[in-house]
Amino acid sequence: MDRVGTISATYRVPYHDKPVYGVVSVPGSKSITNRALAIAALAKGATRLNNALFSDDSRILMAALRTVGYTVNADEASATIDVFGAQTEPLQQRAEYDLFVGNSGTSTRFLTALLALGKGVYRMDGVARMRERPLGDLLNSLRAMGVDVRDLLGTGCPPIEIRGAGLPGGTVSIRGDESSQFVSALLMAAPYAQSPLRIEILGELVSEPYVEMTRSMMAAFGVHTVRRERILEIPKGVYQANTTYDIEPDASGASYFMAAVALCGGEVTIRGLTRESLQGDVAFADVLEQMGCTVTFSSHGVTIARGDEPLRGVDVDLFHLSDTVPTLAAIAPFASSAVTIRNVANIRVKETDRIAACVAELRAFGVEVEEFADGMRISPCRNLREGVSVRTYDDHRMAMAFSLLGMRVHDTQILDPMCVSKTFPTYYEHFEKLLDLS
Ligand SMILES: O=C(O)C1=C[C@@H](OP(=O)(O)O)[C@@H](O)[C@H](O)C1
Ligand SMILES: C=C(OP(=O)(O)O)C(=O)O
Repeated sequence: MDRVGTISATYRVPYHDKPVYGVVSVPGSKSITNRALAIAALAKGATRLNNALFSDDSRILMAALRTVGYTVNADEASATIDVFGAQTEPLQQRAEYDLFVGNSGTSTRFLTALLALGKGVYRMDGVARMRERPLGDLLNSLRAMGVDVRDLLGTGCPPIEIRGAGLPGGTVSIRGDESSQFVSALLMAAPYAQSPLRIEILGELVSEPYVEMTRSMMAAFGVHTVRRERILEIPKGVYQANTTYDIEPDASGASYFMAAVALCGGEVTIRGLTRESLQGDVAFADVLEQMGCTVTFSSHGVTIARGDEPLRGVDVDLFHLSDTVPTLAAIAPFASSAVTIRNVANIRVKETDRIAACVAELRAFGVEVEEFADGMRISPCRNLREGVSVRTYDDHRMAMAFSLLGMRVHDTQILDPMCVSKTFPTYYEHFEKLLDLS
């Protein structure tokens, strides 16, 4: 078996048909770490982030904040980051900056609004896939306010250039169905606008719990927003730095270990992930409960268990927790009836087209899958093809999700396995530790 550290081109998934048992501590949430970095930089005073995530996505945001003049000291060994909040002061430099955002949606969207607060010229570009991921609605809202921001290829995607002159504020409208990150980005920058900002969300708001996460975190730093359905009002204000801010374990990362129990049986506790979590993806536990698992939340974490009872199929709308789609898709063939995943059209513009990718890789195992514009229906399959090399499309969630399926199908290999470094560089260590303990 290829071990972590030696894996490069492929990862041979250990075959495992016994129940899994253990307590898993997953790293800090990507979404909370990146919000905390942005808000703490704009705050007055220093903040220590505890249990911060160290991965490509958080490193990209840290590097960008440093480039524009913020002091961010990170210590990976203790999972802490010290952010010296300087409000918008570093952004008042009239210099030019080139920023690289990789394929980090949160970094790209959050920085776009944050840098509009400055006085510099900021150019931002990412990898080829980031040049296909939408940003146009956010750019349009900023332009409507009077911000000089250009999509340099005219595609509504990076690369972009912001000629900063401050954020005017006022009323803006923005589509809610493409990415909630646009709304979160405007929210976090808004207290420093010249006039109070009022955001009107047009259409349905996808991934809504992430917007509530943003509002809760802003409130933790002293800025209280008002929401009336589709209207958000943000007063002018200054974030007050906390001395420390504790980051929750990553619920999307935890979904793989929860799903391992659904697949194999056994009992696994995810330490520190409670019902009160800021992360909507904690509701993935409820999906597994519908499929026949037992779910118990306590103040210590969430425990997922499954005994002899069969894993049932399910018909679910994952509009608000769509990062868990690959996780569910990968265990779906083992359910006793079909699994239908609905209302997730926006996952076609994530790290890859996740609907097409899940459908293609499940079919490579011989699974019958019906593809919809906004989801898929996966039939049970008792004879999955062995020896499959799973393509991961430079998408961390494809690699992590299909490692689950590989536990139950001999000789499964994951191609380009280290794409997990986007959000979970130590994934295979955690995965193998769970299997070793079981
Ligand atoms: O705000 C956030 O932290 C996120 C919002 C979601 O994106 P969309 O709002 O684009 O669905 C999610 O998929 C992403 O991983 C993180
Ligand atoms: C979609 C994701 O990330 P982002 O949009 O932040 O790149 C993800 O982590 O699954």
